[in-house]
Amino acid sequence: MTDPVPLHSPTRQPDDPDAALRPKSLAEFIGQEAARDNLRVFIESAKSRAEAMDHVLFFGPPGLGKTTLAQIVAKELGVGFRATSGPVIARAGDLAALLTNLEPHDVLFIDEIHRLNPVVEEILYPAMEDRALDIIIGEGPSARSVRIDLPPFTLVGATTRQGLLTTPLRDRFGIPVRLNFYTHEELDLVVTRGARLLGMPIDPAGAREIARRSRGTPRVAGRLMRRVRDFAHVAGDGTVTRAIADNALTRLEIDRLGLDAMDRRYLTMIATTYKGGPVGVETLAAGLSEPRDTVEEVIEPYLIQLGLIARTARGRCLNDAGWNHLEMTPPKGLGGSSQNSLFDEES
Ligand SMILES: Nc1ncnc2c1ncn2[C@@H]1O[C@H](COP(=O)(O)OP(=O)(O)OP(=O)(O)O)[C@@H](O)[C@H]1O
Ligand SMILES: [Mg+2]
Repeated sequence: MTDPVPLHSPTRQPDDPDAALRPKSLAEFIGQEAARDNLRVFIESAKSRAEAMDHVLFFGPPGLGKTTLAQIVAKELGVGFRATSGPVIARAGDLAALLTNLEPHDVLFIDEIHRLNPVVEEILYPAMEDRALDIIIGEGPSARSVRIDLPPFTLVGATTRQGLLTTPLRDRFGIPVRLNFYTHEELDLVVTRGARLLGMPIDPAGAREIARRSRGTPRVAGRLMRRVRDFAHVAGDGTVTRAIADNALTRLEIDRLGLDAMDRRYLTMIATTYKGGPVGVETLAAGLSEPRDTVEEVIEPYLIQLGLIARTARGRCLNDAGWNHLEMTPPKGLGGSSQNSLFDEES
């Protein structure tokens, strides 16, 4: 047992085993068409004006390609790429050091930007807006503020929780880009491409089966491919067929919709313990022994996307599709839950 991350979890692993599968150019990047088309325009325009591109914010659930796109942006711009993350920048001085070391037009990538310390965030405002740093030198009565000009640069931020960004920070990104779950057809292309890169023989129906069960997420597709490959070597001649993929994924407890054991525990808890809801997210997180962040960032977005649950002002509710998926019927006295959408918290 060397793998501490559940197989099907879209969260990343420290050693990033799927780095080899990362597309390296916009043309190679599959899906997210609107985002790609827009980025292409902004990149071309910045290049033709020989200016730094405007600041970009990528937001969306884990494993959809935010880090990949950040690297691609730098590559397509033909500039340097420096990466850090919100929780790593502890002090204002750390950020100042990063910013003053940039070459003109470089991309500075800040992952998990919603987790920046507020003191550090304050430094970022003038840096983004005026490309300047306001630094306090000295202490007490002799302290004075000096302004340091920065080279023109592009800040690329990434977050799974756009809602947690402060308004002043969000407003300073000229190019906000939302990443959405991938369609089965797009994931089919991701799997086919990945299989080619991994030298893994797969037939079209096998690729389609993995795509359908990848939770709309390329990172999950990459992970499932590796596991299915192991089964294919043991069970057949190494070629991944639909039957082999289905058998492997079923043994890994990934169901027809691509839900894993945790997703089903979540749904079952709402159905049985809370009679379909509404139930608060804190209560669910405690019941599942998972951090609330994991429930909100990892588990719920895909279940909402599939229409199995609804996030309402009074809590989470199981929709009819959710009851159907569990092959359960709602307790008597509960109307259909389709009216839940009237109470949707998020617009
Ligand atoms: N459009 C794509 N086409 C092919 N593969 C992709 C695509 N997007 C992502 N991937 C694969 O998925 C993996 C995860 O992508 P990435 O690390 O960019 O996700 P992320 O959105 O930054 O996730 P997190 O929120 O956890 O940081 C990549 O290593 C790459 O192999
Ligand atoms: Mg990332």
